[in-house]
Amino acid sequence: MNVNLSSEFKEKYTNLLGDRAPKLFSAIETESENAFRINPLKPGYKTLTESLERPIEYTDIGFYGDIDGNSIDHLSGYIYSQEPSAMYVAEVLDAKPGETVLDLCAAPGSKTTHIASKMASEGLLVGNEINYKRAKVLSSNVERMGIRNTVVTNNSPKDFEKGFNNYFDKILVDAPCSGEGMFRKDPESVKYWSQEYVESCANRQKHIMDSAYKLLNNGGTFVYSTCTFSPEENEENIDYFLNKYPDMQIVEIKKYPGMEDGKPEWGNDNQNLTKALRMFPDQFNGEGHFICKMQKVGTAENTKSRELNSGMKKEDTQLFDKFIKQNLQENPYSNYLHIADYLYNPASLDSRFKKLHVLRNGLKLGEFKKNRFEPDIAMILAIEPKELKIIYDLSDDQFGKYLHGESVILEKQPDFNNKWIGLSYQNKLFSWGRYSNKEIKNVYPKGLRR
Ligand SMILES: C[S@@+](CC[C@H](N)C(=O)[O-])C[C@H]1O[C@@H](n2cnc3c(N)ncnc32)[C@H](O)[C@@H]1O
Repeated sequence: MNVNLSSEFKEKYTNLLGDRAPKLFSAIETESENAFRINPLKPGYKTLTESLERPIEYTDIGFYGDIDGNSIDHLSGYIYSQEPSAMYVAEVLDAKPGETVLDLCAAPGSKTTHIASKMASEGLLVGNEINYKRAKVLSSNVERMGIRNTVVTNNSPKDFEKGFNNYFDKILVDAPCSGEGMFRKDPESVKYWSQEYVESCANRQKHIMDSAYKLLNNGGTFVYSTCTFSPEENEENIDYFLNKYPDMQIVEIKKYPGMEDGKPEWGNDNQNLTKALRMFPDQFNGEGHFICKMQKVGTAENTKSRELNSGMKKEDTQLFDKFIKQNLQENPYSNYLHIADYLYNPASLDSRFKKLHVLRNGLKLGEFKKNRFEPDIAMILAIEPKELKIIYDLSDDQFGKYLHGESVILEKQPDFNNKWIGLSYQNKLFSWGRYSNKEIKNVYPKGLRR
């Protein structure tokens, strides 16, 4: 592999690492190892085509190996591609079912989807991304993985300060950074590197951390991570933060073989930094990462409130009830949120979200059209097969054609009274199909077709 590290970069890390620096530079030149996570939110989640023979030691749901982005396992949200080091971040945050969690810099959603799989659809997870295009990718990954308890927002961290102070039990800031730890995965990014860029990233990170501090409840946990080596964006920033907020304390992170302590000598000699964690690719089978876990002292304040007005009109309730009666065994949803023509099973009914730019609040159930309700793909990706009245499992040929956008012609007239049927391939639900007159009409979203 050819990663053109600049002489300025090499000089900086030779000064910082001494004899070790050449080992780091040659590790950056080697191929990185791919990995993926499996998704416990899906039924039968370990029944996969991918081999689970090489588990990653520090997570129950991570495995080394390659995946195919066009496979049913990927399209139906059973797997998520993620490099191994990054998988430790959500494990360190350790979100639990029922907690209120914020992932402040969340796109494309590797950590959000990992956190959600630890919360088992209970509690509230807010995945926020400042960049609109990236927030849409985050939202589609949340959808693909069948996550129900997540609000996806597209805001700056500061926007949350108008209403969400002391709101969250756990916050992750997986900060925008100079990306030095990803050079071998993305050799193009080397071109943007300069010491000025590192310093501008460090400055931006301080602002994001200031917001995170305000949003964190007393007693809450804050995890800060980057995929860069630079002291400025890691130990120095943590030292700055701990000095500014004396009620924040570093918590020791368990280290597995190849993981190293944070470096006090890179952070104004603050000895607590040994409790933080570093992963360097010359020692660890993954990309370069830094993780620090902190806790705010004090007793949690109750800052939650609810507004239970779903906004559903009587006619729409009737249309939705009709859809449920025809197509589902029973109604699994108890809360609703009606926005424009769309119906959601919301992750939160807290009115404070009205002040934010919300892309998705919980599970998008579908859309009201003239005299009918049309279910959304998000609903099928989050449903259990036993909840549906009819499922049709496609053959290899039918699956290929359906992904292309073609309808499925059935040989015999099946006994389907239902218009909407769950479509699966290899027994994994991945889309709705609309049945009419011996044909399953293609309703696979255009943006997902291949
Ligand atoms: C390292 S990436 C996050 C990766 C993500 N956590 C994941 O695991 O998929 C950092 C994100 O921060 C966003 N970002 C950039 N500037 C920001 C700012 N000023 N405040 C908050 N987020 C910002 C970037 O758009 C980017 O998506």
